[in-house]
Amino acid sequence: MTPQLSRKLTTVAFIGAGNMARSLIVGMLQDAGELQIRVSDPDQNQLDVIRSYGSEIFTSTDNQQVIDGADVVVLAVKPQVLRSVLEPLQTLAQKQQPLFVSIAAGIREASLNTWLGGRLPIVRCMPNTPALVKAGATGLYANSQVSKEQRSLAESILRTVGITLWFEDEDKLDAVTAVSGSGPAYFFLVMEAMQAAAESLGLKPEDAQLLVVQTALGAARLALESDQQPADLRKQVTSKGGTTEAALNQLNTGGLVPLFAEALKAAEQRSKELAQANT
Ligand SMILES: NC(=O)C1=CN([C@@H]2O[C@H](COP(=O)(O)OP(=O)(O)OC[C@H]3O[C@@H](n4cnc5c(N)ncnc54)[C@H](O)[C@@H]3O)[C@@H](O)[C@H]2O)C=CC1
Ligand SMILES: O=C(O)[C@@H]1CCC=N1
Repeated sequence: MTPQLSRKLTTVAFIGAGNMARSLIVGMLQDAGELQIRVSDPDQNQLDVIRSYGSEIFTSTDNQQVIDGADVVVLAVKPQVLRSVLEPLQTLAQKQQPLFVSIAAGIREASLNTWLGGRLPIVRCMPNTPALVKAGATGLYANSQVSKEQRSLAESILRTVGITLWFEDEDKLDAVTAVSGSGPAYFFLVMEAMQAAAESLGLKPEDAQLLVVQTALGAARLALESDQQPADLRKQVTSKGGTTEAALNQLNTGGLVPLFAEALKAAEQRSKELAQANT
């Protein structure tokens, strides 16, 4: 059964008001009737952007102030600063025991729990920026302190911005980060490259952009809604001796497929390195 947000007002505090927090908050706001959102960040400019989304959002430069009394605390700062952010929150965290939801790449639940004083319920998740348009994909992992209700709560929050998938093995989140966390950037790069190529073929920039982006959307929707595999859908576009074959031959000669394998391996490896460097 799909978890629903409870009718009770749930207070969700974000620590960090950067790109990913914004994507989540904008996506979640349509369900704001059931969520009270608070955000902290030392950078007032970042908070001003958040305030522009809605005056009902409470903002502060003081992390303690936003987590005080919160049901859920979303950790949305860079992995490298998490330790220095969490250690000063230890006393309040131990006293109030909210559910912590970390979106930081790599950083293991055991490290987060050590910095927070130990034995706290923590969900690690890896969302992505399409959350901004409610088309996100999030992988989640819960430690053994997380109750069934808290698991449902974390899932229901992330489901407001897209699909969710649970993983029982924490290490799998490194692969999820490589695939869907970083993944939007790969598709944007492909769009940029196709757009530049289209312009070099003589199309106007705005025409090139519209054709490329609509084609990306159409291909993604078709792959999602069809019961066929992407490989079959590709074959249906590719006429023998035709234009698509001519293009795909170039991409294969350039090593696109093994290059993607290498790219995702590098992202997964970087996620593991971030974990090791921040224990
Ligand atoms: N950008 C993305 O596509 C994704 C990012 N993530 C994760 O989300 C986290 C945040 O990434 P971004 O939003 O891209 O970074 P960002 O740099 O855009 O945002 C980080 C924010 O944290 C704030 N900050 C710094 N020190 C702070 C402190 N002591 N207390 C409170 N706030 C503080 C900064 O002022 C900044 O606004 C990272 O851990 C990253 O691994 C996860 C999934 C996707
Ligand atoms: O590049 C990064 O490290 C973060 C995590 C996934 C997407 N952005």
